[in-house]
Amino acid sequence: MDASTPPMDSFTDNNTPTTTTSSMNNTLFPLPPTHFLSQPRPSGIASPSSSNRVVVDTTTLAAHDFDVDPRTGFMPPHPPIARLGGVGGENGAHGENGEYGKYGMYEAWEGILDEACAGAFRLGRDIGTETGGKEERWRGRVRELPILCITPLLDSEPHLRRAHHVLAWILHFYIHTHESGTEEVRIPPPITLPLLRVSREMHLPPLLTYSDDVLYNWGLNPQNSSLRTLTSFTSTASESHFYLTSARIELIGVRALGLMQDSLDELFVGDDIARTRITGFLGELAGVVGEMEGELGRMYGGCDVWVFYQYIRPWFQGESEEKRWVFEGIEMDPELEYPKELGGPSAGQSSLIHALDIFLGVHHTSDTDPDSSFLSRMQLYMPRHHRNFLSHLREQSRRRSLRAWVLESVANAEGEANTPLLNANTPLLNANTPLLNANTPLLSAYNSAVTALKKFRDAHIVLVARYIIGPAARVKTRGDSQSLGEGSYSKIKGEGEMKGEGEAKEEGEDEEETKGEEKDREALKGTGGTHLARFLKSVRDNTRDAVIQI
Ligand code: HEM
Repeated sequence: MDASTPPMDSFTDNNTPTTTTSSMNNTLFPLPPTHFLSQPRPSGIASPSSSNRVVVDTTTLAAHDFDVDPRTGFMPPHPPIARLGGVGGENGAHGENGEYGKYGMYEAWEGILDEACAGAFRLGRDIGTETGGKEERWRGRVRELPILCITPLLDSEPHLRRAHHVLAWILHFYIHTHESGTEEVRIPPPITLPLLRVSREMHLPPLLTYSDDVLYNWGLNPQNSSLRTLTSFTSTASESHFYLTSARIELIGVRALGLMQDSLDELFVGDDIARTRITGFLGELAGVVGEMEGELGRMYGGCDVWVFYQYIRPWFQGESEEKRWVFEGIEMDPELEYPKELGGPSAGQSSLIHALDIFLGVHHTSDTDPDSSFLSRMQLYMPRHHRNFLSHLREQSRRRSLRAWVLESVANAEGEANTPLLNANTPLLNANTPLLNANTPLLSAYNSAVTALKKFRDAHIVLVARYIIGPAARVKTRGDSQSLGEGSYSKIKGEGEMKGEGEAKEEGEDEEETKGEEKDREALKGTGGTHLARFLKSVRDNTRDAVIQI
């Protein structure tokens, strides 16, 4: 062991005081002065427009530098800002003393978003060539918005987040209410310029990401403090349930982050006591991932399959070959680059699942599979501090791999200790060696954690078969994908018939269901642009391959 290597010093910051307020923080939920978000905003780029040139100190690598909270993980510990101008919404109180006055001008964006959310807007597919409709009138108002300067936002990460959220939702409303028969959609300067500038500050692509629709898209119901969704395309219970299921999985995953941290701390010591402890942690981790799978299964109980496929999912679509996005006005700011990453939001951008892969030593990249780089590309869509967290975790795992250590420990336990041949890259470390004893508790615990993640992915594949592949096949055979018209839109407010949890399919059933239409299925793409069936199965198979076989 390299004694100079520090342990995974922390995902969490247990010494954080909890009382002091900061000028930019929510008065209901004061952030401590040492909290990451109370620090000067660590803009990683030299933005000439920023008055704040402070660069984050990453030498300590403490959790708050990564914006990972001990209680809420990758979700923020306090409800995200619900309104930039501080008027109305759950942040309404902030406007009263003028504290948020400098954000007042952004009411223009918030108002336009309110209109879209309340408007029961139809997709371009359903609007067709109709002229003068409510969506077209709204699009006209978007084009007439002033081009707002983003400077007041630059000192506050939470406000920049909200700005990205608001502008990205307006963008998707704008794009997807566009008539579908054309090859490009032109995004007007009042959206292009602030969105690209805010995105540059945030190091994020300029469109909806998982952080916009899950991590920073929630508030608390005043009656019972349960989670509720802030922004929605359809205002349906199905859409809200879709986002909140991911949010709840993130919250369950907080315990997984804690167990990973504890394991890595023990791995640094690596003695017999550590082995016993890590065995316990891995067993617990399997249980937590099992709970995440259970929550995934609850998707069926609140998100109607047809409403999702037909009315919710199309809003997520990123740029495609069929419809190019043209950012008008980008030439007005020579510092802006034309965006390259324009894939729609996907839970593939959840840092939690990436962290589990890295920790357990599950590898997804292959030279032959073009989709295999998808998951690493998805890290570009994560908040940059979470991306840094994953890089740090990867670096730690490179120095000391849990998987290699499990193999080494098992071999040592069999009396073959200390052989220099035993490193993770030697053929000896493949599971067929008789040195490995299936009954070794550490090995079983490791395998149970990997298997739990594989089962999570099995369940996810079934979900995708149910919510995308099935309805797509139905549309193809019955031709019922066509517009159901505005009258029918109102039907989705009633949500039609809900599928019960009990209808979730058993493991492997997806294989059966999707065998027939191999070709159509292959052509189906995820919102992130993958060939979804092939991609998801390869990711699942990579997980299965990490199980150490005897
Ligand atoms: C109706 C519900 C869901 C559908 C239809 C769905 C669909 C998809 C699709 C099509 C992909 C392929 C990547 C892409 O192109 O976007 C994907 C990836 C992914 N989804 Fe979902 N998803 C759903 C819910 C969830 C939830 C609740 C989670 C949990 C956080 C989740 C986690 C993931 C992950 C981690 C990936 C990346 C592949 C992997 O690591 O296995 N999904 N999803």
